[in-house]
Amino acid sequence: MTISAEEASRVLAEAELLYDEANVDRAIERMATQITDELNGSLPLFLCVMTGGLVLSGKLLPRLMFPVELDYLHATRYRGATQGGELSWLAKPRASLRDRVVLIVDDILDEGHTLAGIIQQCRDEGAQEVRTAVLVDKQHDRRFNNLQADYVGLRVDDRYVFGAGMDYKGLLRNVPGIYAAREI
Ligand SMILES: O=P(O)(O)OC[C@H]1O[C@H](OP(=O)(O)OP(=O)(O)O)[C@H](O)[C@@H]1O
Ligand code: HPA
Repeated sequence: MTISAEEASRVLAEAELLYDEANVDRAIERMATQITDELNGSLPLFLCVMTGGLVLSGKLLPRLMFPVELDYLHATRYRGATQGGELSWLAKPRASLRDRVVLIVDDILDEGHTLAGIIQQCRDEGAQEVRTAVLVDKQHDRRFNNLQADYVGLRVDDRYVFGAGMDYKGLLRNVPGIYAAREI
């Protein structure tokens, strides 16, 4: 479901700004430092989770000053809605994951079903080690298997958020800050 440009403009105008672009960038800088400390020398396979992981990936990659291989996957369970459903795979990585250190990069860890499904798939494909990085960790008690990401940029309360890669009903991924929608 994609909303109209008019509705998206209204949602943006009424939303609460949680983190501006400078805050987002500082958080990504911290993530890059941690990832560099832990993964430098392991030639990680950096897997951007489309579509939401695109902005974090684009900002994180140039901050990693060591050899990284880039690929992407697309697994989705929201499909533009604000409630998640079954995880469906639209694209799997082209690179072989066998014996690789894999870094999964996504925009948000919410209920955790998406990341859990991706981690499982990476293990099934023979990855030696699977690390996870998310820009946003949503705080609530509905997390699948208490899953946590290895690298987290920012924490948000249990509200529907958008911006910095995250969509509101298909739009607004492009706005540079992170906003909480006033209503859904
Ligand atoms: O922790 P969860 O509750 O599983 O939700 C998190 C996932 O939901 C969003 O993806 P979405 O399904 O919207 O796919 P998209 O990025 O292609 O829009 C987001 O990008 C995460 O991948
Ligand atoms: O709060 C959210 N915003 C955008 N996409 C999401 N996918 C899961 N939760 C969210």
